[in-house]
Amino acid sequence: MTSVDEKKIHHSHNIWLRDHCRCPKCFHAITKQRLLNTFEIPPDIVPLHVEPKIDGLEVTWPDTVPHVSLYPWSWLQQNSYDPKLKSLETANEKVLWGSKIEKSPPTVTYEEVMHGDDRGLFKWLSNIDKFGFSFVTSVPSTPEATEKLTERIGFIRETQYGRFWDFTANMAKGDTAYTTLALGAHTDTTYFTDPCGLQLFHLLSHTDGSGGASLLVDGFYAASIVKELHPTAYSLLSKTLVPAHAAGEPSALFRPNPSSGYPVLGHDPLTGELKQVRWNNDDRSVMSHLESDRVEEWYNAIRIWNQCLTSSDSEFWLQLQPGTVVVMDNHRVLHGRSAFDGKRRMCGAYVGMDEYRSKLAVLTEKFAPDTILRATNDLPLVTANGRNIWNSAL
Ligand SMILES: C[N+](C)(C)CCCC[C@H](N)C(=O)O
Ligand SMILES: O=C(O)CCC(=O)C(=O)O
Ligand SMILES: [Fe+2]
Repeated sequence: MTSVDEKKIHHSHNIWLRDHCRCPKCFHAITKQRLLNTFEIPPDIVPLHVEPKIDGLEVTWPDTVPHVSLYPWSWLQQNSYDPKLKSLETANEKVLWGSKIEKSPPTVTYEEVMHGDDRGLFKWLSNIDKFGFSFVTSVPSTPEATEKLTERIGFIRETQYGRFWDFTANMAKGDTAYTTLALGAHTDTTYFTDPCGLQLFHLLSHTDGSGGASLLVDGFYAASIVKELHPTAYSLLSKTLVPAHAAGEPSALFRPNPSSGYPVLGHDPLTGELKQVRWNNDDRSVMSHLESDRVEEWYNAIRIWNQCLTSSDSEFWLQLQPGTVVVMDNHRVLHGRSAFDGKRRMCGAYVGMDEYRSKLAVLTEKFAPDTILRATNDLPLVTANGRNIWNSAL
């Protein structure tokens, strides 16, 4: 590579570095928003001086008055891109589970969550982060207490079903959830641009009848089996777009959606990691853009998917009781119920994924900062990325 190319590459690092200055003039210390005008940085900016300091890389930039930036080593390590160093993710490993989770399901008590110093709330959200769901026991069996419990996580996400729902099988809304029918394993609001993050249920009462058991399935566990045993089906479930509007349109629930659809299995575009399961076969709308030679393999793929979801190895059936709340990550864990008769009253709510994740992040910082793997100062003095910048600047 000629020195001109090298110079060009190093310049691109320089503008990136200048744009990411975290000094109080360039970056609002409280709101964490950029104050600097990116577009006033000369594209070929080169530092006047670069010096490694104990707590970071100090770079002096040409300006009417030279501008000094300090980039902490941990910040450089965390945000390096050339090469991308080990990403310092929180040690939030996922524990995939099948029916055996019934032996020791993740649980916290109402007392832990509602009182004390948020440690109990952190335990609750950590359960959800790790297992995709958690029970909360000894909850007063009232909608009011359940709503207050939900709000410990974040504000409730209102939808066309209302804010905090308290429902029975009375068709109050145009949806089979408001009937006595069985519902197969599904995630909710698959027809939204951004399906709800958490879903919380509390069975308040069930009289003069039976049935209405609840089903939980770890969609990440089921997907791992499909990936292992049926890679072609897995790839189809990851690529084929399911149009995102509610079944039975145009009904009250019809929500014309700008996108042409979303896959059943959503992956992180950068890491390729499975990030979201989006599946409700009852709500699945018209598959209006399958290529004709894809129809058969699409149905083979969802048949395999359904087999994994409904296998006795995947299904965790439980009978909710008044006093026990279940909350799940609606991007990972599917839920369902068996048919029932009699009078059954269920309440609950949705919380947005961003509200849940930001609450978890704040609590992780407070109670388990060490799980946010930070670079220590005894890391190599400059990161590979830093070295590029350093060399180019010298
Ligand atoms: C009762 N509750 C509001 C929780 C759900 C209403 C039904 C939601 C719809 N079938 C879906 O799966 O998104
Ligand atoms: O009635 C239940 O147990 C759950 C029904 C359901 O899937 C829902 O309300 O989203
Ligand atoms: Fe549902």
